Amino acid sequence: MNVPVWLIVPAAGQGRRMSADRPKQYLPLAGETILACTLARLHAALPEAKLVLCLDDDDAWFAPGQVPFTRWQRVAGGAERMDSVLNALRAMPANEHDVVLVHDVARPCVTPQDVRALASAAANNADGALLAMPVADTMKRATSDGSCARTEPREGLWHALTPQGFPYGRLRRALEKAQASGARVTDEASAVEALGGRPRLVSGRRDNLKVTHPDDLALATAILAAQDDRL
Ligand SMILES: Nc1ccn([C@@H]2O[C@H](COP(=O)(O)OP(=O)(O)OP(=O)(O)O)[C@@H](O)[C@H]2O)c(=O)n1
Ligand SMILES: C[C@](O)(CO)[C@H](O)COP(=O)(O)O
Repeated sequence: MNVPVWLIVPAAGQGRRMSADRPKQYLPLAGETILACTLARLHAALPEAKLVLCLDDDDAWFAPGQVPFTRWQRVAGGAERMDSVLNALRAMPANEHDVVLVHDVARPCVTPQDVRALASAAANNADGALLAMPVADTMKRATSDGSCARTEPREGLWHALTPQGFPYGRLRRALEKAQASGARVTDEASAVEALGGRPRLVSGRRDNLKVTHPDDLALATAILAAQDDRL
């Protein structure tokens, strides 16, 4: 890749659904923390990338020793994930066409192969790209009392994963506009789509789990152990 590549890692969440004694990115996983595992995967994929790490101002758990990148900076998190990412975009000295990949700290099982595939797709698409996974189950629409209202067609439906990657200028304008309009987008692709963009779907691995609920820790542990045999 001959354009500079940046990595933004939003890690300023509180992990409320995890209900732990600390933000979930600092919970132990495979002998490290979740944050260290995630950064290690990204570093294995793109060791020369510049990292921008979004951390809560009151974060008492972070230790710089968990960052394997040579070039990195810390920025303050915002109220929502999109605000954290926007803080990073505003703080980093990037150029219009630099490639920016955004990856949740809460996805420690991403493989270096998937990160590199996504980086390559992002570098070759003006509207960017995201890792995603086709929906494999029958989809139900629920009634308000928890019964089935109907079965929704699954054709063309994908789960959005991270990383998601875009040219710097395109992503920044999209998120600035979303924030100014009060829209609460849960991923970067949504903001680009709102401006008429069509980010490319890059088929990613099913085991790129977002650690969200307590049960996910055991799953992530098993996934990392299984992957270690094959990476
Ligand atoms: N204000 C916020 C909120 C979330 N995130 C990050 O966005 C990613 C995806 O968010 P999620 O999984 O929802 O994490 P939390 O917000 O920590 O979890 P919860 O919603 O359960 O509190 C995580 O890497 C999280 O650290 C962030 O940087 N800034
Ligand atoms: C960006 C994301 O990981 C894509 O699946 C997701 O939208 C972020 O998680 P959240 O639970 O919606 O904050």
